[in-house]
Amino acid sequence: MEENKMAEFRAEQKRLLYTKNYMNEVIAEAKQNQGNLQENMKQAMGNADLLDSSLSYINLLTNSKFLQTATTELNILQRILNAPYFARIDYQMKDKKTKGVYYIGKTSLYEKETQQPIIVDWRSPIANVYYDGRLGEVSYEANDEIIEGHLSLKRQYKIEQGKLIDYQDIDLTTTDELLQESLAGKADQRLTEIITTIQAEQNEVIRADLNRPIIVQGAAGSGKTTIALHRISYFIYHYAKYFQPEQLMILAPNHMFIGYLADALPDLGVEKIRQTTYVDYVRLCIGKNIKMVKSTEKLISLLHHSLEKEDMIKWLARFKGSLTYKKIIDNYLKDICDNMCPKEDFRIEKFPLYGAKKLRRLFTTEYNYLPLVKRKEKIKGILQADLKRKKNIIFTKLTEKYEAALDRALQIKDDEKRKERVVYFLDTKAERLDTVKKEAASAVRKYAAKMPVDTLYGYYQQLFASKEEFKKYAGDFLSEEELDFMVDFQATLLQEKKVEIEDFGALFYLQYKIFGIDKKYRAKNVVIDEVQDYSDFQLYALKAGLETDMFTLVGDLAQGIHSYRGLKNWETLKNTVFPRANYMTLQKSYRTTIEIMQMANDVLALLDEDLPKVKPVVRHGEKPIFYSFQSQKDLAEKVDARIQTVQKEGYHSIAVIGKTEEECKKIYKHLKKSKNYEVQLLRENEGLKKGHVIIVPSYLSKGLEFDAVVIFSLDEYFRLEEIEIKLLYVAMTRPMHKLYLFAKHKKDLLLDYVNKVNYD
Ligand SMILES: Nc1ncnc2c1ncn2[C@@H]1O[C@H](COP(=O)(O)OP(=O)(O)OP(=O)(O)O)[C@@H](O)[C@H]1O
Repeated sequence: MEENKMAEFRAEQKRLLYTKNYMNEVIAEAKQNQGNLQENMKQAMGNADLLDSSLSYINLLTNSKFLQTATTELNILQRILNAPYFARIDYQMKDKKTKGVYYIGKTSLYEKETQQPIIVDWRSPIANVYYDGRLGEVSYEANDEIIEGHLSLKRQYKIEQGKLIDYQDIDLTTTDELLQESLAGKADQRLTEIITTIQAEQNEVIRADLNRPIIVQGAAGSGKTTIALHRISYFIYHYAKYFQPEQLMILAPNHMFIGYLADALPDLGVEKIRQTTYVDYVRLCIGKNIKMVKSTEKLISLLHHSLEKEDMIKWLARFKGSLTYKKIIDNYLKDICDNMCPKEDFRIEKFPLYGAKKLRRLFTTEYNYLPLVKRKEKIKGILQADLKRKKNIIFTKLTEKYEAALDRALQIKDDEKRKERVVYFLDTKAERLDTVKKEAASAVRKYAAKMPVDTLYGYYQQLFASKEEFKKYAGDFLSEEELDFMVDFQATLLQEKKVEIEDFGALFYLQYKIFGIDKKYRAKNVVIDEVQDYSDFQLYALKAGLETDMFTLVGDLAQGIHSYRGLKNWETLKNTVFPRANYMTLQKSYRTTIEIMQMANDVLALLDEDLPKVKPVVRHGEKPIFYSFQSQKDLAEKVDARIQTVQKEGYHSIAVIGKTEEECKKIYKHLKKSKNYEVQLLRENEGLKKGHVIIVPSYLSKGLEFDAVVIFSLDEYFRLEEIEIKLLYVAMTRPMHKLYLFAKHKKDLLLDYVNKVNYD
């Protein structure tokens, strides 16, 4: 090391030591505080039985809140002690005389006395300069103010086990070596967090206006999943006062993915967020007893071309996700509303208490911000209160009326007649009072019964009860043939007591409009990964039901393997569903090598849609290699040999991808006998087993990544059709380092269309 750098290195070592010592002091103090707080809580609990218990209770709450905060802070500090920061910037603000030196880490730490930052959080405004700024004049925004200044140094550190190993200064010419190093790592050594190497285009997405929704079209491996999670972390940092992490929600495509997310990002402070799949979430909201067809079933049938009327089935899947279907549901909702709406006066005995017109106005106008069933509850409440108030008045009125009549009767001269009238009035009075009493007890219940409510499933089934019925709502939008097909299809499905994922848009929407979405399930901010698999209607319904448009939507149309039911483009989302949204693109892929991306790009180009080519970050590797084989046994032996070689090279995260589960089972039969490694045949909703070679159908590999990937075609080849091209593209973009292709003929993997220079 040259002398200058030596001196600088020592200075940095000193700084690191100072930071660690300070952190240790803070940690010791925090532990002491934690102890005191626990002691206080014990005392408060002891006092809880005493007379001033409300005070003790408040004491208890305050202490427990402090304890929670102290514990979280302590945990973070302890976790980062081994690497308190990862970068430094030297930045001189325009109106300040001295240069500020800022060390950037996962959390912030201040010197108590001076309040000078020892570490600044990567999510703080000034840290933006590190991600966004080149050396020279740069500005950043804090509290709606633009702060201008000069960035003279950007330095990255390699700190391991609390020791400074190296540092590197970034200037205009250095390519980001740390990024290169991080991407070149193998899956088991790769940095799971990317805060050190977040790139400017990714930073823009993370920090884009937090008060607006965002839609991100990002290429395979562009960091969509990772960036979406960092955006939440950024959101939590800035809105910690207003939002609890529990009010945020991440919707992942399947359970396996949730495990994968949790593993990948332990330190972002996003663990408490609700993480679930779309299917699970919708079922939670609409009731779990509704059975559903497996969400991959249709895709598999389409791949096998085993469906009768395939075109119509695809049409219907798409139609059920459209906003036109929403219009039909809206028409239907009008009838449901009319049916539930009060029709008669509310009366007790002969007394009208509440006019039908007034009640109808309440139901349709005053309470129209509420779901129908909630409106009905409100009406019931009103009637109940009204009845309570007026019941005694009715009693008094009746009593007075009959007392007066009795008085008059008593004046009658004729004995016989007088007796008869008195008895008559006494009886009638008793009878009427009795009727009032009886009716009052059940009047509201009886009235409510005339505002009928079905189950969600019942309503949905009723929509397709007959073609005539459905035509009433859908006639303006569908041809006779389409109407016939839809009613037949839906009626059969619903008779089996099932629904498809394509129905979830309509069901969630109906649930929201009729019954409401339970408050405890209503997230305030939602992140959706793989959003290309959702339909416009599903997203519209989520937005409506959650009563917020604060969504972060990330996806890739090129990976839209469910495009028969998902998104074909972003237009409707951008223009109609989320008109306030920022739209951004991530074009660069960080996952894979240039060589692998070139081959994947050739496959992508086979699609009719005009999708932009993915730009890989400059990182070279071995070209993909094609192998042919003769028989199933031959294939298995060759793949087994490949796996072993790759493992010897030090790569331990390996996937074998076949088109469908059936294909995968065939190779699994052979590979599971291997004594050199364990294999897992991955099924929907299973988690990945660590250290296993994963055999996975192409459609389940989406979102995953591996060091090396083997794609094979044994009995099932990839056709030159949209979904199949996308499946192959998804499979090809899974590896970080190595890609091997096995087929009897090149054309089985569409390699006839791939430039020959792009593989060996
Ligand atoms: N700035 C970065 N620095 C280091 N690694 C990065 C960076 N951005 C992305 N990566 C890495 O690139 C890989 C791909 O990221 P991620 O899985 O988030 O991409 P994706 O866009 O969701 O991919 P796909 O659509 O194919 O599922 C991951 O290994 C991630 O850690």
